[in-house]
Amino acid sequence: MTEMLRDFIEGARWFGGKGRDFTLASVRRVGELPGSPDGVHVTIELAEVSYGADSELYQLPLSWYGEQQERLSHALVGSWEDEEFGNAFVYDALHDRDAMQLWLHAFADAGERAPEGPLLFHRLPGHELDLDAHSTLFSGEQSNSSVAFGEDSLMKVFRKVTPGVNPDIAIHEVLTTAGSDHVAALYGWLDVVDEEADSVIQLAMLQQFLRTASDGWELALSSVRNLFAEADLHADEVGGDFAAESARLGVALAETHEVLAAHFPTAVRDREEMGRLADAMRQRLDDALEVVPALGEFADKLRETFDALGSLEGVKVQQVHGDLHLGQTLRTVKGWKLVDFEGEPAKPLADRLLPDSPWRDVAGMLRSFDYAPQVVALTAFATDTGDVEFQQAYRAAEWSARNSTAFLAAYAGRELTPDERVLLSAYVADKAVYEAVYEARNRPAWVSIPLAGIARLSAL
Ligand SMILES: Nc1ncnc2c1ncn2[C@@H]1O[C@H](COP(=O)(O)OP(=O)(O)O)[C@@H](O)[C@H]1O
Ligand SMILES: O=P(O)(O)O[C@H]1O[C@H](CO)[C@@H](O[C@H]2O[C@H](CO)[C@@H](O)[C@H](O)[C@H]2O)[C@H](O)[C@H]1O
Repeated sequence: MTEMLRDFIEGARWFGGKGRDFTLASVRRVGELPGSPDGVHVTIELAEVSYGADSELYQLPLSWYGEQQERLSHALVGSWEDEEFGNAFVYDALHDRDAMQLWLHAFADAGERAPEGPLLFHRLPGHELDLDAHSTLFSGEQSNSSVAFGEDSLMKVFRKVTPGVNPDIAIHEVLTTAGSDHVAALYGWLDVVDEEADSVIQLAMLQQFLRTASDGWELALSSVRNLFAEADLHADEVGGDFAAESARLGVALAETHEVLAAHFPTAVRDREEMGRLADAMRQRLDDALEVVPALGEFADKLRETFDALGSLEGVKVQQVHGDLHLGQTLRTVKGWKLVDFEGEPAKPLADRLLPDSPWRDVAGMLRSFDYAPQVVALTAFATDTGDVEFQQAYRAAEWSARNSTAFLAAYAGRELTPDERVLLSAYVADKAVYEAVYEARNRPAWVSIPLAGIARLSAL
């Protein structure tokens, strides 16, 4: 059994430990969905993956059947003898429409009858779920698993889970209750009281399915392709100009920050705290230099940027998105929506709900406006030396400047103060350093994108 579950975890696209040696230290059943027909069980198990020094907890929703299920052959985890259920064929429940119906009904019944067992389904009022909708598992490259129920609702099942509050749920709840236009409304969420961890673990959230959504990153790439197709025209002259969308994104982020500031704790950072933040950025740079030695050329200039940050005081902090880029935005007929408020994946969950500077989110978007044209240029117009041809490099810089300016002007609605400029530059630099490491590890052909961005910052 352990072997089969281990293989299943290792092969899953949401598994974050790919390439690392691991053992499956334990698997514990934390709950069973109510309402299964006789002889069928839908459970949630938590698997502890151990890497020796550290470990991670992964959520596995499983369907258990006495008989083999032809319709689920693509989702078979294995077949073994279970202490509670006897001999069973075990399937990944997220592929199982019958199992997903149980989840949907459990959300619909939340609050209407007393919870059975340790699984606690919660609902927010205001939307009647379509209980006839069929489930479809999203197939994208995701760190969690998302299941759409027709075009009515979307359930995100968190795969790597940690005891305590999940920021994605907490932030969606606040923004939904406040009536924000810039997120998919939260319909409900699932908690489990895990005795072993002696804490609540948040397992899943159900939200509005954004039927008319287009991915912001893909839209930006299309706009850039349009520009490159018209070699003689400037960014403001081509049909696919994105600047008005960038400005709308700026407004959406400003309004989101405003609601978050009103509903989550805020604070003001003194000089000592800013010094510690600058130290952390300098440390990240030192670590990054080990992975990407090419950063060395810019290290002095980057340290100057972080020094300037360390000498600020009286800096306002609040709840932010934490990992914002164009890939976390969706354009619907009703405007832009921001998704995935889980925060920076590398940070422990508890830290992600701590107040932070809103300029971190602004910086994430500015880096993304730099990325989009570079990605198209690198893919379509790279020379033998790996550089981008002059004309396209020029156009790329123009697209980036035009959209960054439109976004920033709409976000702030005024000139930035000198302190805000220092903050923004430091967060942009820190994000680019993070990206250099991310690309070196995940997409080495793209490491030149953050490096070129850092070169431009250093030239200022
Ligand atoms: N409410 C929604 N309606 C429709 N599609 C959505 C919705 N929320 C997210 N998506 C799509 O699902 C993808 C994954 O969502 P995300 O929250 O980023 O998951 P993950 O945490 O696994 O990265 C997004 O890139 C987006 O395209
Ligand atoms: O998967 P996450 O959303 O947590 O984000 C990580 O992966 C992103 C790439 O998918 C990475 O973003 C970088 O590449 C984007 C283009 O693919 C670009 O828009 C971003 O500006 C750039 O930072 C992100 O940094 C990383 O945390």
